[in-house]
Amino acid sequence: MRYVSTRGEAAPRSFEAVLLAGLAEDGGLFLPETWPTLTLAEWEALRGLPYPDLAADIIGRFTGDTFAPGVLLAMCREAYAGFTTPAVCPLVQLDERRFALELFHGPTLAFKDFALQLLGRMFDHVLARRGERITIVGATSGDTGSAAIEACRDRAQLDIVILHPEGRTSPVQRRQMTTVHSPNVRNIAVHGDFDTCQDLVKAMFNDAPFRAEMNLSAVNSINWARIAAQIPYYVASALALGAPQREVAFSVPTGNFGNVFAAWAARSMGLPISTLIIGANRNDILARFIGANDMTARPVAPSLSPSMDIQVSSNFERLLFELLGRDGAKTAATMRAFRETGAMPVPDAAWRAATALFRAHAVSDEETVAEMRRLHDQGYAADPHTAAGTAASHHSPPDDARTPIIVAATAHPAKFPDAVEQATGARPALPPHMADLYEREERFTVVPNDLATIEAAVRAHARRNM
Ligand SMILES: Cc1ncc(COP(=O)(O)O)c(C=O)c1O
Ligand SMILES: N[C@@H](CCOP(=O)(O)O)C(=O)O
Repeated sequence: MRYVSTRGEAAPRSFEAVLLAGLAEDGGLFLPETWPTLTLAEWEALRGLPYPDLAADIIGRFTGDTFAPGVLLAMCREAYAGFTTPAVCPLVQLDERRFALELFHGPTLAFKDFALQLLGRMFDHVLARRGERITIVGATSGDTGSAAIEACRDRAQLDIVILHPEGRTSPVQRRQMTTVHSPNVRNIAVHGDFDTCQDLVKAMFNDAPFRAEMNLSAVNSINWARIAAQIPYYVASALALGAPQREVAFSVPTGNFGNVFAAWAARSMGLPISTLIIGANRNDILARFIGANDMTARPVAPSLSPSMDIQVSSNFERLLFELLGRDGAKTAATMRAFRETGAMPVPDAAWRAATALFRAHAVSDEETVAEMRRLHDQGYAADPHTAAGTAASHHSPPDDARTPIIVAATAHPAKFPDAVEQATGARPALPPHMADLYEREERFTVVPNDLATIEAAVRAHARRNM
């Protein structure tokens, strides 16, 4: 299994190289050269497997010879042993055709734990074998940061620096990051929004001397390993509802487009997915794209679902590459035009191909609150992101009324107590392992949106631990 860059200029390479590189040197994102597909019998054989075993089978189709036999399975078993439910990602029926796929039973209460609990272990394994050390830089709108820090804290062969937008995450999300005082962890609050943080991370990767000096790596979904580790829960839930004999649809609360792209990848492997519904918030660029081929970035606006407060969705580039017939030069030119003008010129045929599969709805804060309240009254506690997913599934369901809709329940309501209280009148309790979160000391520095300042902070952090 080799990987190519969406911008066509970086040399193809192995899973191990992609895991460590994060972003390609030509600025593109890595994708498998071809999609592995499963036979009917292979899908059938996965049904009913314990989640870690199923995950190891699916992820193992992407890892080539990076891990010796049995190593990936052992890592998956260890990674998911810390989840609080034996099902790991239980399906909860919401109504006749809708199911919540609960992805928030990991240590930091969001779907990010699925990939990051595994990536922490993959990094350790590969770096120990190579005798190398890396510096991870990541951007977060709230959940990636805490999951990455939890997965990477105190690991001997890496340092991690997470940029979050000052004042734009929920207090619980911020505290989950800033109260971790491990020597290899550093938190930086940036003046700006998530897009600012993500731009800074990409700028560090595109600064070749700095990238080489720091041996940079990524934990955001620009890193293909993140996407690979998010595919198995789509497979597990679809099989549980009758795939491969029956089609299913997914509704996915969407920001950086990584999670819904993992569903797209599962479909490319042959999983019968009829429809992918994008639940956005007031940051509606993806809904405008699906509705009217209008991919124009606007300033990021804060919302009740802060993790989705994103306008420039990194992983859209992966879909674009596929829609453009895997033409790296065309993808690079389109991304360049987007950066220069703020509007992405997607050819009409490519847009039409996207609309055959994707639906999208931008869910306002008012709709989010109403949906959380409606679900609460029916006995289901949803966080604001999950509510955006269920609301979008009601607004834009698949045509065939017999198709079950699986909504990705991406975070635990306790991460967003203010929004939950606004919707239901009650504040959710933090789980026992986080009960003293508000008493823990916070440590982070606030810096301006300035690449040189941030590179200096990353360098100082990494040097301290060398
Ligand atoms: C709780 C939650 N829901 C939804 C999303 C959006 O997911 P993605 O960025 O993969 O589109 C995020 C952020 O990634 C999140 O943290
Ligand atoms: N919503 C995310 C934003 C980053 O997304 P990623 O999947 O690319 O890491 C967050 O919570 O940080």
